[in-house]
Parts: sequence; C-alpha cells; structure tokens
Amino acid sequence: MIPPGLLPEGFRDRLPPQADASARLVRRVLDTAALHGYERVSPPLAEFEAGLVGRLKSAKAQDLLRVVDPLSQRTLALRPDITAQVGRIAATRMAHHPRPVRLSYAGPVLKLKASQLRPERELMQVGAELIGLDSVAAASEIVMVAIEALERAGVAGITLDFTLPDLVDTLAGGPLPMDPAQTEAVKTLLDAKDAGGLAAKDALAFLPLVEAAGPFETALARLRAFDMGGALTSRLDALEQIAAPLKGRVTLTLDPTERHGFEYQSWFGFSLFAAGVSGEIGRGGSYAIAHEDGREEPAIGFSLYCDPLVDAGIGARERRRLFIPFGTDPAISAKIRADGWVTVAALTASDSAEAQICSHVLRDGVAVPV
Ligand SMILES: N[C@@H](Cc1c[nH]c[nH+]1)C(=O)O
Repeated sequence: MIPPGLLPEGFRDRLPPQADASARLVRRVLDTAALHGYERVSPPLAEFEAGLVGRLKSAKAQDLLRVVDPLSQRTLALRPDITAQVGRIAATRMAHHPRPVRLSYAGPVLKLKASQLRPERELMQVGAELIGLDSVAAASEIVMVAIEALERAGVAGITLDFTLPDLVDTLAGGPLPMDPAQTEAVKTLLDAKDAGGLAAKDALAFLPLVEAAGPFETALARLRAFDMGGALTSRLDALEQIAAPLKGRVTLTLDPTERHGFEYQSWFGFSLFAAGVSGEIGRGGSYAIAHEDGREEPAIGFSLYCDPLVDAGIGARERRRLFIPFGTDPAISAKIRADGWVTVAALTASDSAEAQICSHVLRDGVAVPV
C-alpha cells in the first residue's frame, strides 16, 4: 500500500512561503516580457501526442508522460516543454497574424525522467518566443528580455553560456565532411568531451572545439583560429554582436559543443546560470516551426525554470503579517489592509499572533512588532 501523503517520485508540494515565491517569480518574468510586447498564451497541460512531437523541426521524439484518453480513445501526452505548444499555436490559430509574433507563457511541464542534477519531474516553466525571425536582432532581443526578467526577479550573479547547437552538422556538411553515422558518434564524444574517443574515431580535427570552451573572449578567439574554411564566421560574428551589450552586466562564457538540452535548436543556443543556484535556470535559442503545408518558419525564444530559484530562496519576501485581535471592528482591519497590510483575523479568543506566524499585532489601532 502507498503510505498516505506520499507523492510519486519527482513530484512535490510547494508550501508557504515557497508557493508564493514561485508565483512571484513567474509574475515578474511575464511582466518583463509584457513590457517588451510579448503577450501571453496559455496552452493546455496535455494534448494529442502526435501534436507535441514533430512540431519543432529536428526535435527527437521525447520521453513523454502519456495517458490514454477514454473520451477520444487517443494517446495524450503531458507537455514536457511549452515551446512546442507555442509553435503549434503560431503555425495554426495565429498563422495569419503578421510576423514577428511575440508570445509569452508560464505553467508546469512534466518530464518522464528526472535528471541527475534535478530530481523533480514537474517544473514550473516560464518564457517567451519570437516567431517569424531568428536573426541577430531577434536573438539580441530574446537574450536581453531573459536577462532583464531574471534581474527583475531578483537573480544576481547571472552567467550566460553561449553554444552553437548545429555546429557539428555545419562542419560535417562543409570543411570536415563525415557520414551521418560518424557525425552522430562525434557528437556523442564531444558531449562527453572525450578526447581519447575522438582520437580513436579518427576525429581529432574536432578536438579544438572541446578545448575552446571557457570565458567568452578567449573561447571566441580560439574558435576564430579554428575556423579555417570560414564556415563558422557568420555565426561567430553573430555571437560577438549578441554578447557586446551584455559585457559587464552578466558573466559570458562559450561552450561550442554543449548540446545537452538543445534537442531542436539550430544555429544559436544559450544556457543561464546564477550564483548560488545549482544547475541551469534557463535555456533558449533559435529553431524552426513546421507548418501544415511543409513550410518551416524560423523562431527564437527562451524558457526559465523557477524551481531552482525558489529552492535557492529567490523570490521570497519578508513575512509581514498583522494579527487582528478577536472582536476587532472589521472596518478597522479593512482600512489597515487598504494601507497595504496583510491582516490575519483571530476567529477565536484563544488565537495568537505566534500561532498565526504574525510579525505584528494590532494594539490601539497601531501595528506593533511582536
Ligand atoms: N524550451 C526550451 C528553451 C527554448 C525556448 N525557446 C527556444 N528554446 C527548453 O526549455 O529547453
């Protein structure tokens, strides 16, 4: 028998004050995106599996949590990522909308498996997508909105790690030709930063990519030196332009072969980290949305994950609660709430400020610290 109160592995309750902290973080991110013209969409928690897979070009069939819907007799999947749903909306109901379209979203997403770094399978995701463009200007805006949103949410010590998700494919299709099987093998070895493996696979030409990872300026210089045929020049120029306005504001790094978590992103990708917070707090990049007629539309966006931030104590607010003694005239507490106080009314004579975790008590019409 399952013990009462036990939740499935990877699921948890958020209690006060963390549930509020999470909501506050979501609100700040959405408000920041709104200031830049991003309007909210709210897709459902589950949809037809086929609709979730394959909307984003080159997205692999993800590990999805599935249920069979007794009504439609079809397999539904619980969304692992809202970006694909925003892509569906942009390609269908908002297909006629002039481009670029700016959309924001927030809600829980579910993963089939937890990662080693994050044991949770349900995460609060909040983000923004710009559909119709994946230019340097679009990338700069998306990166800026993500950073501004984190700053407004109270996140300090931000690190932005750039990556080039389709780097190996670009090189394999140009200066370092390889067949598809070897390309996949090299990607896996690069993911593991396995120099010995690269040597064994006769792919030592890719080793400089592993060594290039590090602080942005040095990494970029190393990549420019590596870029013999000029196959990467436009991408490296683009990274430099996107990074320029961020210097001094956030720590910039570049890991050209980082592909973990970048299943569908194309030429541009980035991960976000914050001082004192374990693991990634967000990710973003460029991608293509598949339309019904086979057309592919460029897009770019970011998603932030609130849970690691909440766990690190970000978004928490000082608990200021005013205890209203039993029998106080409700008009008095109404007035004091209008002044911005949180009031907690005693409903029995035996209730106390301590029991209600109040920071203040109302005495003779004034708030007195307990
Ligand atoms: N949704 C992606 C990040 C992303 C948003 N837009 C483009 N990429 C993720 O959570 O990994």
